[in-house]
Amino acid sequence: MTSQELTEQIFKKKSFLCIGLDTDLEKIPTYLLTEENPIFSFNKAIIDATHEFCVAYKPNIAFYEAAGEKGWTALRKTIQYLHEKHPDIYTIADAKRGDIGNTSRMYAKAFFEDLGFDSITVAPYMGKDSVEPFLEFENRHTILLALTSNEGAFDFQTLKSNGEDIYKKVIKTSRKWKNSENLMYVIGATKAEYLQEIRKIIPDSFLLVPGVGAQGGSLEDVCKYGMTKNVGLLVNSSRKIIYASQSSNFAEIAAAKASSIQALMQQELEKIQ
Ligand SMILES: O=C(O)c1cc(=O)[nH]c(=O)n1[C@@H]1O[C@H](COP(=O)(O)O)[C@@H](O)[C@H]1O
Repeated sequence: MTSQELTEQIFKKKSFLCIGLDTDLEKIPTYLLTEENPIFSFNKAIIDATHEFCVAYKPNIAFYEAAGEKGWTALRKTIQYLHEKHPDIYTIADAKRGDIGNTSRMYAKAFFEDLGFDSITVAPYMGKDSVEPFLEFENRHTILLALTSNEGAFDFQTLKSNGEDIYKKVIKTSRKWKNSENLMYVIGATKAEYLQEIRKIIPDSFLLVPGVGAQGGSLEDVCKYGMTKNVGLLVNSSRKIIYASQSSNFAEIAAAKASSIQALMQQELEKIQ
């Protein structure tokens, strides 16, 4: 999916919500554990109930890898289900990869070609040749970690290098890489006030903004400082939506939670139209 198609979906559905499928066998309703593939059964129920309120799903790959072979099968079944039932929904493999070029090429093939995700999160630490293999794929996005939502973001990302914050250097330098038009950036919702400065460097780029909900980031502040006339935001929430309830009507409750976030997003979108 292109950025323009994603923007069209956002205006059509009046939502820039990304639902994080951080599916943890210890947190899903216990009655699902008797299913052949509990992780997929949970995801399918969540997708069926919430798809009208969001424009993207983001499975975090760690949760699937931790469940071994069944986890990887669940990931494949989930992405296939999305492709078949909801081809207009944008998909993000939250894998946070990045290695020497020869290895990054294989990560890119795994997530873009084999699994068919629209995008993948990538760490910038190893630099240009570790990211460019992902950027080669047409109509696929590489979502580079810039300023993350966690406390540890202050360990390195906000340190100065020649007077400039390292996360800003990451953004500026990455813009010079080949096929940089395929880049998006991760900015944590817990750091919303930084978005004003960030928008001066990348006024038009799409940003993946995780950290509302369980991590306490404010949707209102993210929109205030980060929204562009084309929106330019995908705001992710995982646990607050998918684990809103542990009961047999968990999917319904998740849908109610997603719907309430979508309603707030609709209000924000009305401000720019
Ligand atoms: O790349 C990410 O998605 C990400 C970056 C970041 O800075 N912070 C962050 O929380 N995430 C991911 O976003 C999701 C947030 O989950 P909740 O806190 O449950 O909404 C998790 O899958 C995190 O791994």
